[in-house]
Amino acid sequence: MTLIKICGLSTPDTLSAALAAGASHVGFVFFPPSPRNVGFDVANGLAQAVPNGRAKVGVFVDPDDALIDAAMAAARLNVIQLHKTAPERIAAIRARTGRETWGAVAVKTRADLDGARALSGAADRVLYDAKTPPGAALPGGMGLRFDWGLLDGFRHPLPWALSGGLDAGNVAEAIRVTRAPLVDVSSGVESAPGVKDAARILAFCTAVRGA
Ligand SMILES: O=C(O)c1ccccc1NCC(=O)[C@H](O)[C@H](O)COP(=O)(O)O
Repeated sequence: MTLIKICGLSTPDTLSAALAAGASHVGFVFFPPSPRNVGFDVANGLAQAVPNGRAKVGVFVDPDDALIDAAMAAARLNVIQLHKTAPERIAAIRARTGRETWGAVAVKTRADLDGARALSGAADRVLYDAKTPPGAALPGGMGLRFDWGLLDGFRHPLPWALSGGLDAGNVAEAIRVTRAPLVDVSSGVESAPGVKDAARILAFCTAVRGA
């Protein structure tokens, strides 16, 4: 069964839609430039609606310890997802927090997969995400995809997840091509940047189950 992370949730209704549709992981973004950024109070309220057995994932961009601690306290995070964070720092965060920790690897070319090897021993899971353009406001959540064929034959050093430009129309093909054990979506289940859409969330989860 393919696991599903719906990322960038910020309202009770769309969180509820993700849980009802069968998401195994729900993501809360702690990065103020993002249209999906949640404050600690909002994150706290959302987290209370997540039952045991579903993972609450905090998404961060090279965070300091204070931000991680505040977010963990507010949202009782199960997983820490780190973008643009050096492997040594990822390892330190993992050791300090004791939380399951994911390292995002931005992929455009096969050489970018070296970043996954560097996470061996530092993270619990690699999240392959599409590389965003130089100077982009966000390192993820931009609806961009990479060539899934780059993963063909690659020996994954850790458990892994696929993200970047997935939606209800392409996720079954993505799973068929890559055999991803976990898929992660944000823009593909939105009606506008940062605005999650319950119908699209349901369609995405239904497509994953049908894959
Ligand atoms: O989604 C964001 O706004 C975001 C901001 C800063 C760092 C990471 C962010 N998203 C990370 C994710 O896990 C997204 O789900 C992933 O990048 C896929 O996004 P999309 O291509 O929009 O489905």
